[in-house]
Amino acid sequence: MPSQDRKIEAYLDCVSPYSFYAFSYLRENRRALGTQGVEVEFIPVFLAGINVGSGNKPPWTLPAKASYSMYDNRRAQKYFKLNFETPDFFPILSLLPQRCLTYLKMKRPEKLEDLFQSCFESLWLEHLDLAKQEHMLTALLKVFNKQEAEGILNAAQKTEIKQALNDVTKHAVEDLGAFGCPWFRVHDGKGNAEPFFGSDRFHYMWDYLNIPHQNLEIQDPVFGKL
Ligand SMILES: N[C@@H](CCC(=O)N[C@@H](CS)C(=O)NCC(=O)O)C(=O)O
Repeated sequence: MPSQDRKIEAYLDCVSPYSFYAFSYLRENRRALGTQGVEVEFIPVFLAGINVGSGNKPPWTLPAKASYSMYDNRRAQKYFKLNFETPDFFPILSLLPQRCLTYLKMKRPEKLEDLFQSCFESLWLEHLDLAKQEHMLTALLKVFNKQEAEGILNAAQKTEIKQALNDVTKHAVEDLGAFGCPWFRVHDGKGNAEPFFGSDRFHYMWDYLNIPHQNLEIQDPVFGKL
């Protein structure tokens, strides 16, 4: 029996600035989405594993994409009202934070969004290399007390959690067709679901969900709306 829920599954990795934009935007719009009966679920995934599994490669490894992406990122930051530079420890390794997030998703889901927020901010705004245990601990301490934070850091490196992150990444690639982040699977509430890629396709998502929106309407200074 297919699910009748209207829902956005958002597969994110904190290493991806476009995941940061999508995360912020969806949280900001959560109430409006709720009034449309649309639930949002955030799911930690491992972007490097998605690249390997799908045969894709990080955009910055292709010179043409790397130079275009400087424009894309600057425009996205203006649009989403975020402002940051790429840290100098690039390329960034996200296995440790994504495992901590996977641990929360499984064991303490009510805290998942707080830690996602902390990881995005720590990495992109404060330039903390979350691949290092001491910096990951700093990100955890914004959400948890010392004892809890150390416990999560430890538990996140257990086989069960490593396997769970591998499994969800494999699911995103093999079942949902993911080739990058942010990746979305959107359920229309009538038993159908479609994939969406990127933080710049929300207007297509709202069309798919039949949600009224005005985002891309051009205002004509003489005649008003087109
Ligand atoms: N146009 C998309 C770009 C998203 C993007 O470049 N995501 C990167 C990770 S930060 C990725 O996975 N890219 C794969 C690809 O472009 O093939 C957006 O604005 O969100």
